[in-house]
Amino acid sequence: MLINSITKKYKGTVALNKLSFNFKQGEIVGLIGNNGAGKSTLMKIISQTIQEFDGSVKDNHRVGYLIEEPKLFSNKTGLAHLSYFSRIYGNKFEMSEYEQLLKGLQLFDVLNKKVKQYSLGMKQKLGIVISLLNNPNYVVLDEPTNGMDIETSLEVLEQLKKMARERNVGILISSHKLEDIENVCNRVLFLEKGNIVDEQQVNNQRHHILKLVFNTPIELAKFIHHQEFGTIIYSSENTVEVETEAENADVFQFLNQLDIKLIDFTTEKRTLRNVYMSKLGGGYHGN
Ligand SMILES: Nc1ncnc2c1ncn2[C@@H]1O[C@H](COP(=O)(O)OP(=O)(O)OP(=O)(O)O)[C@@H](O)[C@H]1O
Repeated sequence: MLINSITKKYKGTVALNKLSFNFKQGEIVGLIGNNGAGKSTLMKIISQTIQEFDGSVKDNHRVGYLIEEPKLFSNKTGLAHLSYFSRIYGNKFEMSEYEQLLKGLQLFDVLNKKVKQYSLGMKQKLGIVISLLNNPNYVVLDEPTNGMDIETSLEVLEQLKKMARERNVGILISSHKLEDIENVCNRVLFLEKGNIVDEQQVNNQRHHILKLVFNTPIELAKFIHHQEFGTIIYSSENTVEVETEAENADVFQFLNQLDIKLIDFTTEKRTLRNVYMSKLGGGYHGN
């Protein structure tokens, strides 16, 4: 799908500002940003819920979506919803196609219960299944794990990975739960004030940041001059931060060879949360 220079204004507010990116079927892309950054607006444009905007979106004719809360009927059963929405899409609901997914989401056994008996998490999960009834090429999900406990979130994320892999569905997912995004996405887009300000691949869990505190600036300079572990991302008079994949033991061996003794050594995993905090920093109030 090709999203090309989209601008969306609501009266005085610019919600999206010449935003462009593309994503492929089978790929899972995360969308993160502070409140008001434009995530929902972008998803509504992709899913054609909003049709008035400048710019263009190519290849978005078969898009499933769950944006905000799913629109459900409290007196109908889960199964009735699946039949109803399938009919809207001009299909007949085939249980065999969805049984594995429904079982994976722990919904299969409650399909004959009325939705008013469902928890928020169950409703969200039903909304996700409904978003798939059109056999979409792409799905956009706005905070799909909202209101779910950790176990349920993991269940959903596992099913999303499976969907992307087995049905070749491209998924765009927004969340304030950075760990969820990190768990499921191949790529993350950072949205700020209606534009993408950065993009990260989420495929290398081995990266971490070493923080080394030296006795003297001379030892620090010696380390910087000789090190080939990774990228120096910060240095001051006696402190260096290196982004690296190296094992701690190798670093210590190297320091011994140079005859350098440290005052302090810490290592921090390069999580999406850390990246996010350094990119978008202060305004983040996610959980
Ligand atoms: N219907 C609307 N009318 C007027 N302004 C709107 C409307 N919808 C969104 N906006 C404004 O557009 C901007 C982007 O909003 P949007 O809901 O897309 O952000 P978001 O990143 O999804 O935020 P959140 O994380 O809070 O859901 C905000 O400034 C918002 O106030």
